[in-house]
Amino acid sequence: MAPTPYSKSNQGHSTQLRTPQSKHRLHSNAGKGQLSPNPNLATRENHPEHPVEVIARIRDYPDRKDKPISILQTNSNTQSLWVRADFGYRDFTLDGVSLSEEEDLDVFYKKFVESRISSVKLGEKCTIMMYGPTGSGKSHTMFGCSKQAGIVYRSLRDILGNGEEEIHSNGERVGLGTFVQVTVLEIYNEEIYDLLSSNGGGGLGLGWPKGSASKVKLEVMGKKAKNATYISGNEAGKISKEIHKVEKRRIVKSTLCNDRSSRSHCMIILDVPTVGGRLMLVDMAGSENIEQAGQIGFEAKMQTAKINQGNIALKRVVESIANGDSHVPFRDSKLTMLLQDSFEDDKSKILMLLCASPDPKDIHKTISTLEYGAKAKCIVRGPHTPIKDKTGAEDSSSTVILGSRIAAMDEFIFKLQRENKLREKERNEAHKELLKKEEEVAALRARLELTEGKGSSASEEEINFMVNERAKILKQELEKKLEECQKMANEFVELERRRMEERILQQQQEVEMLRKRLEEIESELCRSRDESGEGNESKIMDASGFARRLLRIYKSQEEDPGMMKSIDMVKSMDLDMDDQESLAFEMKLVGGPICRSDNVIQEISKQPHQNTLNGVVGDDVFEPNYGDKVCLSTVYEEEEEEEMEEEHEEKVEDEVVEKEIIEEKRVCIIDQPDPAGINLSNLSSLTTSNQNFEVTPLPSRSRNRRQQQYYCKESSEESKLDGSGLIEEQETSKDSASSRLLRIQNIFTLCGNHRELSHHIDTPIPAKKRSETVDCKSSPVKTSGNDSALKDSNKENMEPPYGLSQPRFGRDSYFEAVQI
Ligand SMILES: Nc1ncnc2c1ncn2[C@@H]1O[C@H](COP(=O)(O)OP(=O)(O)OP(=O)(O)O)[C@@H](O)[C@H]1O
Repeated sequence: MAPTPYSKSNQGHSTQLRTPQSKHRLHSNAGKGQLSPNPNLATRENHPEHPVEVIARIRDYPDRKDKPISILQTNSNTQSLWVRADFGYRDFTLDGVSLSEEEDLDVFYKKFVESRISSVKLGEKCTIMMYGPTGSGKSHTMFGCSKQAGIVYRSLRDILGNGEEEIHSNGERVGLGTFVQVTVLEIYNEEIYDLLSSNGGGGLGLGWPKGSASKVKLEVMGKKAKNATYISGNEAGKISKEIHKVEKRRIVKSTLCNDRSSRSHCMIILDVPTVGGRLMLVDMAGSENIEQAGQIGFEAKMQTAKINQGNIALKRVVESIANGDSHVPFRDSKLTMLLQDSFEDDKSKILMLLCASPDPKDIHKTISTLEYGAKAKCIVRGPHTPIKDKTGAEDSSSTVILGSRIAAMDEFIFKLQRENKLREKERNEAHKELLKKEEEVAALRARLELTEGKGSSASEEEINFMVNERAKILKQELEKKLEECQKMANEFVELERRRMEERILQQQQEVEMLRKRLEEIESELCRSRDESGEGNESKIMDASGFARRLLRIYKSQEEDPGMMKSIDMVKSMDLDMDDQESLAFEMKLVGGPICRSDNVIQEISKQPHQNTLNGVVGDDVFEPNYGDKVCLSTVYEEEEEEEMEEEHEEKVEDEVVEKEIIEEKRVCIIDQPDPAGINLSNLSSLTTSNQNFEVTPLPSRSRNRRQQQYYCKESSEESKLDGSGLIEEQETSKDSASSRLLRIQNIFTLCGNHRELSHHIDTPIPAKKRSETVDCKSSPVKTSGNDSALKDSNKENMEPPYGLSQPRFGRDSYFEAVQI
C-alpha cells in the first residue's frame, strides 16, 4: 500500500483504534491520541487498518476581491480543523487538511494523492472520491482548470509516464508507459451511462439534457458495469484527451450554488491489467439538499433527490461499515454498488477528499461535510474483511476488533436512547400542541355553528318581520283606498238620489199640472158635447171649440209670453209624465171606443208578412244608440168637407196659427222604416181607410233632449207607405185650403180633448214584446231632415236622465197618437 501523508506521519507511532464515535469523542480521541473507550483496544500495530483516509480540501476564492473571512482554521500539523461557529469552535481531526489558498493542486496532489497513485502502479487498488456540497471545488480538484491539471490527468501521467523510461526506486526499469484501460461512467438519476460510448440506444428520454441523448445506459453486473466501453493505451496524452472530451458530456446545470453544477456522479476507472492495479476516481455530485440547491419544479426536485440518493446511500454504507454491521447496504444505489469492491477488498484503499467552503454562509454544509468525513475516517475493516497476517493465520488482534465493535455498539445504543428520549419529548410536546389545537378548532367550530344558527334564525325573523310590515302597510293603504272609494260611491249615490228626488218631485208637479189640465180639457169637452150633441160632428165641434180656446191661449201668449211658457211647460210635463208610466198607448178614435195602443201594435204585429217594417225589427229596439224615447202622434182624419167648409172662414185664423205652430215644431220628417213593423195602413184600417201620415220630430225645447218626438201630420196628398214601409214626406204646399183647415181643426180638437199620454215604456221589455213595439232605430218613417241629425239627437239621448233609477239606456219609448 502506498503511504499516505497520514500514514507516513503516524508511521512508527502507536495509535489507538478509532471507533465510530460522536464528534466529541472523535475529537477527544484525536486530541489525546492515546485513550480508547474500550479497554480492550490495542496498539496501532495490533489494530486493523483504516481503509478510509479523509483529507479536507478547503477551496479558495481567487476571483473575489472581497474574500470572506474564513471560518476554518487549521493547526500546524494540518490534521486538525477548527470551525468557528456562533456557539464556539468545532474541531475535526482528519488525515489531512489542505487549504487551496496555500496549496495549489500541484502541491495538494503531491502531498496527499501521489502516493496512492504510485501504489496502483504496483498493483494495489485505490479509490479517490470527491465529497462535498456543490460549488465546493470537487470538479475543480478532480479535473482541474485551464491553469492547473486535476487529479485525473495527473494520475494518468503518473501511471503512464511521460514517455520516457523510468527507473523504479528498487532499481527496476519501467518501460514507456504502463498499459492501461480506462472506463468513464456517469451515474445520473440512478442510471449508469457509458460516457465513452456514443452509439445510439439506451439514450435518455424526453426532458433530459441534450448531451445525454446519445449516451449508452449500462447495467450493473455484480459490482461492475456490464459491457462498459474502455479506452486503452500507454500514452497518457491520448487518453487524457479522450477523457477531456467525455468530461464535457457530463450533465451539468446551473444552480444557486454553482453556475455549472455537476448533476451526476462521474466515475473514471483506470485498470492496470499488467499488475492488477485499479484506480477509481469518483467526482460525486453535490451533497446539498433540495432547498439549498434552489431547485424549482417537480422534475428538478426529483433530480436532486435522486442525486442525493447516491450520497445518502454512500453515507449509510460508510456508517454501516464503521458500525460493523453485518449487512452493508451497498445495493441502495448504483454508486455504492460500483464502490462495493472499494470498501470490501482488503487491498483497496479509499481516499476521501472532503471539499468545503470557508465562506461563513456555507458553514452548515461545511460542518456537515466534515462530520461525514470524520465518521468515514473511523471505519475499520469488519469481519467480512478479515485481516490476515503474512503467514495467513488469523490475526491475533481479532479480540481487539471485537472490543472496538462492542464499544461502537455501546455508543450507538446510547445515541439511540438519547435520540429516543428526544423523540419522545417532541412527541409529547406535539401531542400537547395537538390537543390544544383541537380544543381551539372545537371552540371555533362551536362558535361558527352558533353564529350560523343565529344568522339563519335572525335572517328568517327579519324576513318575516319585513313581510309582515309590508303586508300591514299594504293593508292600510288598501283600506284607505277602499274607504275613499266607499266615500265617493256614497257621495255619488247621495247626489244621484237627490237629483232623482228632485226630478221625481218636478215630474210629479208636472204630472199634477197635466192632470189638472186634462181635467179641465175633459170637462171642457163634456160641456161641449152636451152643448153640441153626440157623434163625430159634435166631436169636431168640440175640437173646434177647443181650437178656438187654444187659439185664444196662443193669442194671449203673444200678448203675454209668460202664459205661453206655462203652456209649453204643460206640454213638456205631458211628455215627461210618459217617462214614469208604463207603456200605455191609447188611441182615442173619434166616435169610437178607446183602444189601447199595445193592443193595436199587437194586432199589427200579427201580420208580419204584410208589414214591410217587420224585416228591420230586431231585439235591439231599445238600444241606446237610437234614442230612448219616441213619441208618435197619429192623427186620423175623417173627411167631413162639408162641415169643414161651413166653418172655413171661421177657422182660417186658427189654420194660420196652427200651421205656424206645426212648422215651428217640425224638425224633420221621418222617412225611416218602422222598427216595430207597424203597417200604418193597417192602422188606418182600424180607423179610416183614407189616412196619410207625415211624421215630424217634435221640437224638444223644454223637454229632455234624449226624447225624440214625432208627429204624424196629415198631408193633403196621400203619403202612402211604400213596399218597404216608408212614409213619404208630403209637401204641405199642395194641401188644399179645405183639407188644411180640417186638419188644423182636428189637430186642435185632438190636442185639446184627446191628446193623451199614450205610450211610455219605463221598464225593460222582453225581446218578444220588443218586437211588437216601435223601433226607432229602424223606423220605417222617413224623415225629411238629415239622418245624421237624428242620429246625433239619438246620441244625445243616450245619456241617462238624472233621477231615474232604472237602467239608463233603451228603456223608454213614447208613442203618442193623435187622432184627427
Ligand atoms: N480551490 C479552488 N481555487 C480556485 N477556484 C476554485 C477552487 N475550487 C473551486 N473553484 C471554482 O469554483 C467553481 C465551482 O467549483 P466546482 O465546479 O469544482 O464545484 P463542485 O463541487 O464540483 O460543484 P458541483 O458539485 O456542483 O459540481 C468553479 O468555477 C471552480 O473553478
